[in-house]
Amino acid sequence: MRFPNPVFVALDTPDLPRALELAESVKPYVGGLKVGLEFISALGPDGVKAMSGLGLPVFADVKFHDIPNTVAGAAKAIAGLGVSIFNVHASGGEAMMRAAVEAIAPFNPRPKLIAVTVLTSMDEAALDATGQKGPAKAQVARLAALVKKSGLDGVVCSAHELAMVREVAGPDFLTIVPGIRPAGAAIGDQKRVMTPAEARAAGADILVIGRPITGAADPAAAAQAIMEELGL
Ligand SMILES: O=C(O)c1cc(=O)[nH]c(=O)n1[C@@H]1O[C@H](COP(=O)(O)O)[C@@H](O)[C@H]1O
Repeated sequence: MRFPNPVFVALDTPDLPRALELAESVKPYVGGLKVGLEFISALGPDGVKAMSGLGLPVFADVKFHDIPNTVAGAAKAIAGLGVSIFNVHASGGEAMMRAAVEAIAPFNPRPKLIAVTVLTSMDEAALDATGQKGPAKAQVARLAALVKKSGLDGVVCSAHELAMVREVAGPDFLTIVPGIRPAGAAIGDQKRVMTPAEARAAGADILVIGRPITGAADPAAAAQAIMEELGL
Protein backbone atom coordinates (compact mmCIF):
# COMPACT_ATOMS: atom_id res chain seq x y z
CA MET A 1 0.00 0.00 0.00
CA ARG A 2 1.98 3.04 -1.21
CA PHE A 3 1.13 6.57 -0.04
CA PRO A 4 2.07 9.51 -2.33
CA ASN A 5 3.89 11.10 0.60
CA PRO A 6 4.66 8.42 3.21
CA VAL A 7 5.92 10.78 5.94
CA PHE A 8 3.74 11.13 9.05
CA VAL A 9 5.18 13.71 11.43
CA ALA A 10 5.03 12.70 15.13
CA LEU A 11 3.70 15.68 17.10
CA ASP A 12 4.97 14.65 20.52
CA THR A 13 4.02 17.70 22.57
CA PRO A 14 1.44 18.44 25.30
CA ASP A 15 0.98 21.96 23.87
CA LEU A 16 -1.88 22.40 21.37
CA PRO A 17 -0.77 25.78 19.91
CA ARG A 18 2.71 24.30 19.38
CA ALA A 19 1.24 21.19 17.70
CA LEU A 20 -0.95 23.32 15.42
CA GLU A 21 1.96 25.60 14.54
CA LEU A 22 4.19 22.60 13.73
CA ALA A 23 1.46 20.92 11.69
CA GLU A 24 0.78 24.07 9.65
CA SER A 25 4.47 24.66 8.97
CA VAL A 26 5.24 21.11 7.77
CA LYS A 27 1.88 20.51 6.04
CA PRO A 28 3.24 21.09 2.49
CA TYR A 29 5.95 18.46 3.06
CA VAL A 30 4.25 15.58 4.90
CA GLY A 31 1.52 13.05 4.13
CA GLY A 32 0.00 12.85 7.60
CA LEU A 33 0.06 13.77 11.28
CA LYS A 34 0.72 11.40 14.17
CA VAL A 35 -0.45 12.18 17.71
CA GLY A 36 0.64 9.88 20.50
CA LEU A 37 0.49 9.32 24.22
CA GLU A 38 2.08 12.64 25.22
CA PHE A 39 -0.33 14.68 23.08
CA ILE A 40 -3.45 12.61 23.87
CA SER A 41 -2.79 12.37 27.62
CA ALA A 42 -2.48 16.16 27.83
CA LEU A 43 -5.03 17.27 25.26
CA GLY A 44 -7.57 14.46 25.07
CA PRO A 45 -10.26 13.90 22.43
CA ASP A 46 -10.62 17.63 21.68
CA GLY A 47 -6.92 17.80 20.84
CA VAL A 48 -7.25 14.84 18.47
CA LYS A 49 -10.32 16.40 16.82
CA ALA A 50 -8.41 19.67 16.34
CA MET A 51 -5.70 17.80 14.44
CA SER A 52 -8.28 15.85 12.38
CA GLY A 53 -9.60 19.16 11.09
CA LEU A 54 -6.35 20.18 9.36
CA GLY A 55 -6.94 18.31 6.11
CA LEU A 56 -4.28 15.60 6.57
CA PRO A 57 -4.85 12.00 7.69
CA VAL A 58 -4.33 11.58 11.44
CA PHE A 59 -2.75 8.52 13.04
CA ALA A 60 -3.76 8.23 16.71
CA ASP A 61 -0.87 6.32 18.25
CA VAL A 62 -2.76 5.13 21.34
CA LYS A 63 -1.04 1.73 21.65
CA PHE A 64 -3.93 0.06 23.47
CA HIS A 65 -2.94 -3.03 25.49
CA ASP A 66 -5.61 -4.33 27.88
CA ILE A 67 -8.29 -6.99 28.17
CA PRO A 68 -10.49 -7.44 25.06
CA ASN A 69 -13.61 -5.78 26.51
CA THR A 70 -11.69 -2.66 27.56
CA VAL A 71 -9.80 -2.36 24.29
CA ALA A 72 -13.04 -2.79 22.31
CA GLY A 73 -14.59 0.17 24.17
CA ALA A 74 -11.50 2.32 23.75
CA ALA A 75 -11.24 1.43 20.05
CA LYS A 76 -14.82 2.54 19.49
CA ALA A 77 -14.13 5.85 21.24
CA ILE A 78 -11.00 6.57 19.20
CA ALA A 79 -12.68 5.60 15.92
CA GLY A 80 -15.40 8.11 16.80
CA LEU A 81 -12.85 10.94 16.70
CA GLY A 82 -12.47 10.68 12.92
CA VAL A 83 -8.87 9.44 12.82
CA SER A 84 -7.57 7.53 9.79
CA ILE A 85 -5.33 5.09 11.68
CA PHE A 86 -4.92 3.92 15.29
CA ASN A 87 -2.98 1.15 16.96
CA VAL A 88 -2.89 -1.50 19.67
CA HIS A 89 -0.02 -3.65 20.98
CA ALA A 90 0.14 -7.02 19.20
CA SER A 91 1.35 -8.62 22.44
CA GLY A 92 -2.17 -8.05 23.83
CA GLY A 93 -3.02 -11.20 21.88
CA GLU A 94 -5.50 -12.46 19.32
CA ALA A 95 -8.69 -12.08 21.38
CA MET A 96 -7.83 -8.46 22.19
CA MET A 97 -7.05 -7.64 18.57
CA ARG A 98 -10.19 -9.36 17.28
CA ALA A 99 -12.31 -7.44 19.81
CA ALA A 100 -10.89 -4.16 18.49
CA VAL A 101 -11.56 -5.19 14.86
CA GLU A 102 -15.17 -6.05 15.71
CA ALA A 103 -15.70 -2.84 17.67
CA ILE A 104 -14.78 -0.60 14.74
CA ALA A 105 -16.47 -2.64 11.99
CA PRO A 106 -19.62 -0.41 11.95
CA PHE A 107 -17.62 2.79 11.27
CA ASN A 108 -17.77 4.17 7.75
CA PRO A 109 -15.13 5.13 6.87
CA ARG A 110 -13.44 2.65 9.16
CA PRO A 111 -10.00 3.67 10.46
CA LYS A 112 -7.08 1.37 9.70
CA LEU A 113 -6.18 -0.73 12.73
CA ILE A 114 -2.50 -1.47 13.18
CA ALA A 115 -0.58 -3.41 15.84
CA VAL A 116 2.81 -2.54 17.30
CA THR A 117 5.14 -5.55 17.18
CA VAL A 118 8.45 -4.84 18.96
CA LEU A 119 9.07 -1.18 19.89
CA THR A 120 11.86 0.39 17.84
CA SER A 121 13.42 1.57 21.12
CA MET A 122 14.21 -2.04 22.10
CA ASP A 123 17.42 -3.87 21.22
CA GLU A 124 18.00 -7.60 21.58
CA ALA A 125 18.97 -7.34 25.26
CA ALA A 126 15.88 -5.30 26.16
CA LEU A 127 13.66 -7.77 24.33
CA ASP A 128 15.32 -10.69 26.06
CA ALA A 129 14.83 -9.08 29.49
CA THR A 130 11.06 -9.01 28.94
CA GLY A 131 11.06 -12.76 28.38
CA GLN A 132 10.08 -12.45 24.74
CA LYS A 133 11.92 -14.78 22.39
CA GLY A 134 14.36 -12.87 20.21
CA PRO A 135 15.98 -12.00 17.92
CA ALA A 136 13.73 -9.00 17.19
CA LYS A 137 13.20 -10.19 13.60
CA ALA A 138 11.78 -13.52 14.78
CA GLN A 139 9.52 -11.90 17.37
CA VAL A 140 8.25 -9.36 14.83
CA ALA A 141 7.56 -12.18 12.33
CA ARG A 142 5.59 -14.17 14.93
CA LEU A 143 3.55 -11.14 15.95
CA ALA A 144 2.98 -9.99 12.35
CA ALA A 145 1.52 -13.41 11.52
CA LEU A 146 -0.77 -13.16 14.58
CA VAL A 147 -1.83 -9.61 13.65
CA LYS A 148 -2.71 -10.74 10.13
CA LYS A 149 -4.63 -13.77 11.45
CA SER A 150 -6.56 -11.48 13.82
CA GLY A 151 -7.86 -9.42 10.88
CA LEU A 152 -5.98 -6.14 11.37
CA ASP A 153 -4.67 -3.93 8.55
CA GLY A 154 -0.97 -3.93 9.35
CA VAL A 155 1.85 -3.50 11.82
CA VAL A 156 4.29 -1.03 13.31
CA CYS A 157 7.82 -2.42 13.07
CA SER A 158 11.34 -1.18 12.42
CA ALA A 159 12.69 -0.94 8.88
CA HIS A 160 14.98 -3.89 9.62
CA GLU A 161 12.02 -6.31 9.79
CA LEU A 162 10.14 -5.16 6.67
CA ALA A 163 11.26 -8.01 4.40
CA MET A 164 10.30 -10.53 7.07
CA VAL A 165 6.87 -8.91 7.57
CA ARG A 166 6.19 -9.00 3.81
CA GLU A 167 7.12 -12.68 3.80
CA VAL A 168 4.65 -13.62 6.52
CA ALA A 169 1.85 -11.11 5.79
CA GLY A 170 1.99 -10.33 2.07
CA PRO A 171 2.18 -7.17 -0.05
CA ASP A 172 -1.10 -5.52 1.00
CA PHE A 173 -0.33 -5.46 4.72
CA LEU A 174 0.24 -1.87 5.88
CA THR A 175 3.71 -1.28 7.36
CA ILE A 176 4.26 1.75 9.59
CA VAL A 177 7.89 2.39 10.43
CA PRO A 178 9.24 4.66 13.19
CA GLY A 179 12.90 4.76 14.24
CA ILE A 180 13.69 6.88 11.18
CA ARG A 181 16.84 8.98 11.32
CA PRO A 182 18.28 11.00 8.43
CA ALA A 183 22.08 10.57 8.19
CA GLY A 184 23.77 12.49 11.01
CA ALA A 185 20.58 12.99 13.08
CA ALA A 186 20.65 12.23 16.83
CA ILE A 187 19.45 8.67 17.48
CA GLY A 188 18.11 9.46 20.99
CA ASP A 189 16.26 6.54 22.58
CA GLN A 190 15.68 4.67 19.32
CA LYS A 191 17.63 1.43 18.71
CA ARG A 192 16.53 -0.19 15.43
CA VAL A 193 16.88 2.77 13.06
CA MET A 194 17.24 3.45 9.34
CA THR A 195 17.36 6.57 7.12
CA PRO A 196 14.18 7.71 5.33
CA ALA A 197 15.46 6.65 1.87
CA GLU A 198 16.67 3.24 3.11
CA ALA A 199 13.40 2.54 4.93
CA ARG A 200 11.34 3.50 1.90
CA ALA A 201 13.52 1.33 -0.34
CA ALA A 202 13.03 -1.52 2.14
CA GLY A 203 9.27 -1.22 1.50
CA ALA A 204 7.86 0.93 4.34
CA ASP A 205 4.38 2.27 3.55
CA ILE A 206 4.45 5.00 6.21
CA LEU A 207 7.50 6.58 7.85
CA VAL A 208 6.81 8.06 11.31
CA ILE A 209 9.30 10.85 11.96
CA GLY A 210 9.31 13.03 15.07
CA ARG A 211 12.35 14.76 16.55
CA PRO A 212 14.40 14.97 13.33
CA ILE A 213 11.60 17.31 12.13
CA THR A 214 10.03 18.76 15.27
CA GLY A 215 13.35 19.28 17.09
CA ALA A 216 14.96 21.05 14.13
CA ALA A 217 15.55 24.80 14.22
CA ASP A 218 13.43 24.99 11.06
CA PRO A 219 10.93 22.07 11.03
CA ALA A 220 9.58 22.94 7.57
CA ALA A 221 13.09 22.88 6.08
CA ALA A 222 13.82 19.56 7.83
CA ALA A 223 10.61 18.04 6.44
CA GLN A 224 11.39 19.41 2.98
CA ALA A 225 14.90 17.90 3.11
CA ILE A 226 13.39 14.50 3.96
CA MET A 227 10.96 14.84 1.07
CA GLU A 228 13.88 15.56 -1.25
CA GLU A 229 15.81 12.59 0.15
CA LEU A 230 12.77 10.46 -0.79
CA GLY A 231 12.69 11.96 -4.28
CA LEU A 232 9.23 13.50 -3.75
O1 LIG B 1 3.64 3.33 17.36
C1 LIG B 1 4.50 4.19 17.15
O2 LIG B 1 4.25 5.19 16.49
C2 LIG B 1 5.88 3.90 17.61
C3 LIG B 1 6.22 2.56 17.72
C4 LIG B 1 7.56 2.21 17.90
O3 LIG B 1 7.90 1.02 17.94
N1 LIG B 1 8.49 3.19 18.02
C5 LIG B 1 8.17 4.52 17.97
O4 LIG B 1 9.08 5.36 18.05
N2 LIG B 1 6.85 4.90 17.83
C6 LIG B 1 6.49 6.33 17.85
O5 LIG B 1 7.11 7.00 16.75
C7 LIG B 1 7.58 8.29 17.12
C8 LIG B 1 9.06 8.38 16.84
O6 LIG B 1 9.51 9.66 17.17
P1 LIG B 1 11.02 10.10 16.95
O7 LIG B 1 11.91 9.08 17.62
O8 LIG B 1 11.09 11.45 17.60
O9 LIG B 1 11.24 10.15 15.45
C9 LIG B 1 7.22 8.49 18.59
O10 LIG B 1 6.05 9.28 18.63
C10 LIG B 1 6.95 7.09 19.12
O11 LIG B 1 5.94 7.09 20.09
